[in-house]
Amino acid sequence: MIQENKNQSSFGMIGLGTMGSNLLQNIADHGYNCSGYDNDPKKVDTLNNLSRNDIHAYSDLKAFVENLKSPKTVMMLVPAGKIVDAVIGELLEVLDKGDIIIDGGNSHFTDTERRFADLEKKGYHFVGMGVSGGEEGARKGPSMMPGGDKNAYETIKPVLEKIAAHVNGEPTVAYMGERSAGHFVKMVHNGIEYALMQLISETYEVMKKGLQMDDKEIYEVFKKWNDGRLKSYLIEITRDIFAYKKKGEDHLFFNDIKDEAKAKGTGKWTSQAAMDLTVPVPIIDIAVSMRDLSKYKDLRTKASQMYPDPKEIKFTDKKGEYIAQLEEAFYFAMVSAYAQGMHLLYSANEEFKYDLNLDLIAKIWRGGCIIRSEFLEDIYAAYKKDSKLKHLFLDDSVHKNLLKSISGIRTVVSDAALHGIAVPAFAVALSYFDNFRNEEMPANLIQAQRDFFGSHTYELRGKEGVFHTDWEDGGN
Ligand SMILES: NC(=O)C1=CN([C@@H]2O[C@H](COP(=O)(O)OP(=O)(O)OC[C@H]3O[C@@H](n4cnc5c(N)ncnc54)[C@H](OP(=O)(O)O)[C@@H]3O)[C@@H](O)[C@H]2O)C=CC1
Ligand SMILES: O=C(CO)[C@H](O)[C@H](O)COP(=O)(O)O
Repeated sequence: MIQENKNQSSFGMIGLGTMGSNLLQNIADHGYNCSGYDNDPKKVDTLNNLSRNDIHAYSDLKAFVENLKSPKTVMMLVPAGKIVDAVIGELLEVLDKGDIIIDGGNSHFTDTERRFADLEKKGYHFVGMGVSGGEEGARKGPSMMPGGDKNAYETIKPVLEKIAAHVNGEPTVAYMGERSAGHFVKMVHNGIEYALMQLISETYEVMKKGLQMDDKEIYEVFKKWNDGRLKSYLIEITRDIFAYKKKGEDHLFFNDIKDEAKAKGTGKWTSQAAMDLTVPVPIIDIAVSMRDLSKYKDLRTKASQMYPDPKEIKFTDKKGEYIAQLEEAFYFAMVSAYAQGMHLLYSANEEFKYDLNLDLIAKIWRGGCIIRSEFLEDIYAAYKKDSKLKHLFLDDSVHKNLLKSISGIRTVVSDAALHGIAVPAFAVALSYFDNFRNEEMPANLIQAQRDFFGSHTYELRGKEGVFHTDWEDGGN
């Protein structure tokens, strides 16, 4: 339990950028004396200029550490990668064995795995913790996914529970599991984030081109959806983006933004990890690929002249009625995005022995984080009912709701295909589902082909063993 001491700080933060500065102020707001350190003197000045007597920022690492109460607790919120290793290296020069180091950034889980083992060997307590909620979340209440040293988590738990967002009076933070579990869970959170953002952008494309709706009408749809079962942080901010005009301008500001999406990499890591674990997460894969395709503006511009739109891109004149189908389609694909992410967590847990609780993950994602949504209540209920649920599609309540939404997604995907409008995340959500419910996939043909050209062998129905055929002997 961290004790207060008037002269020394209970909590230290390294990296006083967007996340670090806001999280530190949040911690101080809850009654803890805090210290901050950054190698950028401007960030140090900005924090000191707040003139809070419960926050002291330093440009000197030694002075920063000396002002911390022992055993010392230091969190890093610096860019992921080599910088984290460099900061840990510097910290080991000034910390004592038994001190706690928390990495709150978006570190790759394999880096966290290595750092955890190394620091444990050296006698330091290491917590790899995903933090979500962006700038506002860090300041007012994020969702946090700590993993690693359980005793260290118990020490910092009272602080984390105070600064987290709260849903029904409960904090959106919990110990995720062993070693790199916290950063694995955060990575999958971000993969789902990519998928949901891609789905929302495709929904916009359908409304704009397929239904020829104007920005005001599209705003009204997102507004309405945010009052219903699609209520979520990402729909809410999309609604607000559809209302945002710069002072003195008459058009929506986001229309001035280039159509080239950037990425820091957590979505790609999710797809890579899923492929390594042989878990299909195609809706996340396609979201990553579409951000990548968006960067090829010159190729897209040339191709748009070579391959014009079909004669009629408008789906229907009855846009009011169509929006109900689009809502069903969105619901269906959104469920698929969460289901694929949860499936990945289920399998990673088996493989990496993290000791994850999927119900607890859904519980702490209900508030504070970027993918918080009304639907997370259903996910939480499903895993609470059956903590060993292998796939969300198999839950009774999800099953009932998916059945009611299939017609909407089939309509939207087929209309989009006929009218030349790209909805790859919707399409992949539907095809994933159609194969998930397909007892007889055509994978036997793939096995035959592999054996034909590479003698890779195959297994037979109803017969034990592994077989090879000389396909060129003509058969009978
Ligand atoms: N922004 C967001 O919404 C979210 C970010 N994250 C993750 O949190 C981490 C921090 O992100 P964010 O706050 O946005 O990043 P910022 O770039 O805003 O802040 C990072 C700060 O760390 C400082 N820094 C870099 N190297 C060192 C060093 N060796 N010693 C001390 N300070 C250093 C930087 O200074 P300088 O500028 O001089 O390099 C900067 O002030 C990242 O891993 C990010 O992926 C997680 C959730 C949400
Ligand atoms: O972690 C986050 C939210 O939870 C970050 O905002 C996320 O890193 C943004 O990712 P990208 O820059 O790849 O879109």
